Formats: sequence, structure tokens, C-alpha cells
Amino acid sequence: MEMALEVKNLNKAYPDFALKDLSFSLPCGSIMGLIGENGAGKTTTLKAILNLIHRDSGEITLLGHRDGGLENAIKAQIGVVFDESCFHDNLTLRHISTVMGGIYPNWDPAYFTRLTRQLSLPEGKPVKALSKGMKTKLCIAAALAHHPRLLLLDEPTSGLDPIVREEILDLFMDFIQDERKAILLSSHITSDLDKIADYVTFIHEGQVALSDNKDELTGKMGILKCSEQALATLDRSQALRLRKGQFSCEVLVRDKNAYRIHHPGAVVEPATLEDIMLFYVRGRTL
Ligand SMILES: Nc1ncnc2c1ncn2[C@@H]1O[C@H](COP(=O)(O)OP(=O)(O)OP(=O)(O)O)[C@@H](O)[C@H]1O
Repeated sequence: MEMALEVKNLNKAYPDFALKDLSFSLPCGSIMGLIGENGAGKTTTLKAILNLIHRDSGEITLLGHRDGGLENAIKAQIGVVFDESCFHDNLTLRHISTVMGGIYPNWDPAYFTRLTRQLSLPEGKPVKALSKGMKTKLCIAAALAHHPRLLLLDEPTSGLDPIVREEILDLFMDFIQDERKAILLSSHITSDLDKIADYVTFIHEGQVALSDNKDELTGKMGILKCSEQALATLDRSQALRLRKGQFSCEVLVRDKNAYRIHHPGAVVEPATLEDIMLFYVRGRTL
């Protein structure tokens, strides 16, 4: 399987935080969601991939190029959305198209116009007169309009209403129809990832807690409900994380079907991405 991005043993230390030995791979033709609590290290990871910050160690392979200084040819194949203020306040859509045309050899002004119309962006207004959601939409349109092969997006749908979010997710799904392309996006909106992600990498306190095919994760894992006394007899080989409530306990189990087969009568419910994230952030190991 050809990889659009490979991150191997990435380390980056700040005085009060560190990314520790992060490894994951994004296959071409797929979308990976990067999830994790506030401050888990998602933006730092994206910045390290883009060489925007110095990494202490680790190897990054982007579109087949290992640890290059991100030469212009590779840069042109990457679309990036980091925050909504990616363009100067006084620029209008027309100015932005001209500026981007000078930067990206593949800039497609007609496609940019089509996207900005589809996303209902006002043509004559300068950036400073756009709402937060409009600015986000503008950055996404600009990231797509130079026909990149890889999109790296930091919370691209945050601050967007559900209708626009769906439109944006559709654009991402269209983008990925070309098997040579791929998307890595960080998000807190796990329902968006439920809809579009093929893979999920979950970063917890600077480390990869899970990185897998999304359907494998959500299809396999389950939530066992049991009493505190029942914890003593629990099959620990299956138990990943524990959350204790006032009257009962919940345990995230590796494989709900296997658990049910070996423990008939056990109450094991399906786990969503959000459940899995909460177990890692709020729960503990057994
Ligand atoms: N330049 C920096 N100097 C020192 N610490 C930093 C720097 N940049 C980020 N950090 C720290 O690194 C940690 C991870 O931050 P990061 O922005 O990667 O988290 P995140 O997962 O993207 O969070 P959020 O979901 O809130 O956007 C935080 O504790 C942050 O304070």
C-alpha cells in the first residue's frame, strides 16, 4: 500500500510538554482523523510534519520524500489549513486568487471561483469583513484550489454550522476519490470523523494511544458495564481502560464480540470514537 505520509518515532520537547515517539502512517486514497484532548499535541504534530517547528528526532516521509527540507515541488502538492486567519485582512477573493496563482504552479482560478461560490463567500468583501466561519471556508477553498495531493488540516470544521460542515465534508470526500490523494485532519468533532475518516490516530498526552482503521476500532471495541465487585474477576487481557461511576463501572474492552463469547451474559455495548476518547482522557488503566 502506497503511503502519503509516514511519521516514525517523532519526538519534540517543549519545557512543559513533549511529543513522545509518535508513529503513524496515512495510506494514499484515505482520510485520517487526528483526535485528542486540548493540548494533546495535535497541532504540534502537524507543524512538525510541515517542518514549521524543529523536531528533536524522528523521520517524516511526505509523498515519498523522506526528511527533505520540503522543497517547493513537494510544498506545491500539499494543501494546508491551520487557522481561519490565513490571509491578509485587506485582500478580497480576487486578490487572493492572484496572490496564490503566483505561489502555486497548479493554482486553478476557475476552480477557486467555483468553490467560493459553492461555499457562498462574498466576492467583493475584504477578509476583515468576513465572519469566522467564512474565513475558514475561504482557507479550505484556497487549500483545495491548487490541486494538492495531500491535505493537512487543523480543525477545519470547527466553528462551522452543521450545514456548511456537511458541505465541507462532501468536498473532502470528493477530493479523496482520486486514489493518489490523502487527508490528515485534526478534529474535536468526532461525529465528522465517524462520517468521513478511514483511519484514526488518537494522541493522548503527546503519545499515540491508538492508530488504526476507524471501523476496526469502533467495530471491535466495546463498553462493559459491571459492578465494582465484578472488576476483581474481569478478563484483564481484554480490558483497556476503566471509568468508575458512583454506582457502577465501565470498562473499555478490546473486542466486544470475543468478550461476549467468553463471558456469556456480560453487558457489552458498542463504543463510539467519542467514548474511546473519553475512556483514555478521563479513565485509567486497570
Ligand atoms: N511554542 C511552544 N512553546 C512551548 N510550548 C508549546 C508551544 N507550542 C505548543 N506548546 C505546548 O504543547 C502542548 C500541545 O499543544 P498543541 O497545540 O499541539 O495541542 P493540541 O492537541 O493541538 O490542542 P488543541 O486541541 O487545544 O488545539 C500544549 O501544552 C502547548 O502549551
